[in-house]
Amino acid sequence: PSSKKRAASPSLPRPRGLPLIGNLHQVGALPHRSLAALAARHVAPLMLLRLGSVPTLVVSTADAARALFRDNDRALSGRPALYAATRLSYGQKNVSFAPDGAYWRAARRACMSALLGAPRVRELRDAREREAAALIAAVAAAGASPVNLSDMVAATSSRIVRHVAFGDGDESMDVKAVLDETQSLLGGLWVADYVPWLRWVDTLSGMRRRLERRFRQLDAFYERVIDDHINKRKHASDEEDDLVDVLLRLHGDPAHRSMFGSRTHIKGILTDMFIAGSDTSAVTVQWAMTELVRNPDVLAKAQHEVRRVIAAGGGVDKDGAMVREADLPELHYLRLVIKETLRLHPASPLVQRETTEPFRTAHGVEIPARTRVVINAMAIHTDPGVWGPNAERFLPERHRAHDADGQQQHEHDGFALVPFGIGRRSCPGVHFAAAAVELLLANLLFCFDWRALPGREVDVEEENGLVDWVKTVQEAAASVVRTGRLRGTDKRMVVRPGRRSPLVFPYDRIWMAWGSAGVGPPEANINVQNTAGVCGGCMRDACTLDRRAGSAKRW
Ligand code: HEM
Repeated sequence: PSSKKRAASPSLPRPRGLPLIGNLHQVGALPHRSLAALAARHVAPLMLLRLGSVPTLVVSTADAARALFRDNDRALSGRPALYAATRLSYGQKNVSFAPDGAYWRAARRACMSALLGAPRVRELRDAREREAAALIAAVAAAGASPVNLSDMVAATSSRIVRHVAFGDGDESMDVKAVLDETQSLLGGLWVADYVPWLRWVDTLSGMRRRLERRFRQLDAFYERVIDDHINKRKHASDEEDDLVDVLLRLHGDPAHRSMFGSRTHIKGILTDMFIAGSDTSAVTVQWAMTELVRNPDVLAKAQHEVRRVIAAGGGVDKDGAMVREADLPELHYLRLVIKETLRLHPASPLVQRETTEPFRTAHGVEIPARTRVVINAMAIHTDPGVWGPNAERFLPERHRAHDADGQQQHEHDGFALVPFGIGRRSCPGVHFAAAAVELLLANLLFCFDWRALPGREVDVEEENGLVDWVKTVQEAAASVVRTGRLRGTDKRMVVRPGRRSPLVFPYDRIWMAWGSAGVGPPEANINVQNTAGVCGGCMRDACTLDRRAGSAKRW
């Protein structure tokens, strides 16, 4: 096009950046928050940033998402080949990080049929109930002492995924440590992803070494899981097929060999389940509990509902006092609580995509192929234009079809609430996650009474380790210049997890920031107290559940 024509064509707001790093310095401590503020400041539902050398389209309102995705879902369904994601997915050989194409479709279909589709999720009920019972027992064992609910829920969630996807009950690997570190590496800022010619900084900073260590650890774990399954098949075990069995069948089937011909394909998909499946559900339960403890009225209401439903159903069964999956459809208020949790605390606040082909937006702006796209779910979920002036408040009732006066409430569509992403590339694990999150929460509410530790205010400021990465990079560079050596950057760094006091955080326990999963609640919240000091599973004399629920036959 002529320069005259170009000057006349519509354009998007482009906040001014700096040489070399572009707008990277504006990404800040919590990228979803700082990008939302930047979009608001520039009144830019769609804005174009330059992150390092990468043009990035940021989507910050439901209207912008609707206008963009309605006509261009396919063009927006690529994923960028980010450094850590590419390595951990064996060169994008999984669902989450695969480029749009035949392999992505086949892999996603296999996961849906073997593990994630609604019928399969229903069949996996027993495994979830077993893990929920184990969680109750673990909380109960603590009596009225404070419990680290965060760790317990994370362990439960990862056990559910590992058990049903991998048939794995082996506790030899410290799964939490591996997951935490892997998440932080995936969500971390890799200079290679933004300023490719400076990629050596990632080596200097120790990031590559850490990634390789985790990669090898995960690889050995997957190898063991695959070998176990092959042995099991040799011995004609009649155990039910899990995801690994299904993938091995595809692997051995000449019709699918071109897609699933090597072990790396299977391992790539196991990475999907391990990483995308465990933390997201756990973070949702942790945030829900955080908000419930902060909002005692909501807590009381949700608790009353679950106890009433169990009472109406004849109370707890003879196998123990817990909510079963069959009870979940009756827990309408609990589902509102979860929806509101996903609105205010989406486990993946920023969804990353890449355009696969050029297209024109509704306003006529030309978007080239290979533009990075960031959907800011947090900005969309807290837009006062859509969610009202109280958008920041935790109000499950806002999702009701009718308000307290019986008036029909505005129903929000799939562009105003996007915790599972948008369109053909959205999360395939939604049924799997919903089943686990509802069951775990229902049981935590049914079996225990909760409150924050006395004297400790519940903090909802998000915790995120890679807060000050610009500073880290600057310090690293300064250290190299000063001493010729890189020091200190991969050991400990100071983050500000809450309003009150800065904490020193071990760098390898940081929360995920930027990318696929999980900005978690502050560590301070994880110690919550079960004030009744009893639970459905423990059958202590002092149990008060029967008085409240009027039904707990067993006591
Ligand atoms: C509350 C729990 C969860 C949340 C909030 C969540 C959220 C998301 C989001 C936002 C995406 C990106 C979607 C997009 O690009 O539009 C995603 C993708 C994905 N999720 Fe989830 N997720 C959850 C649970 C799970 C579970 C339990 C699994 C599997 C066991 C899973 C597997 C995946 C996979 C494989 C993808 C990649 C999809 C693709 O690229 O085609 N997720 N998830």
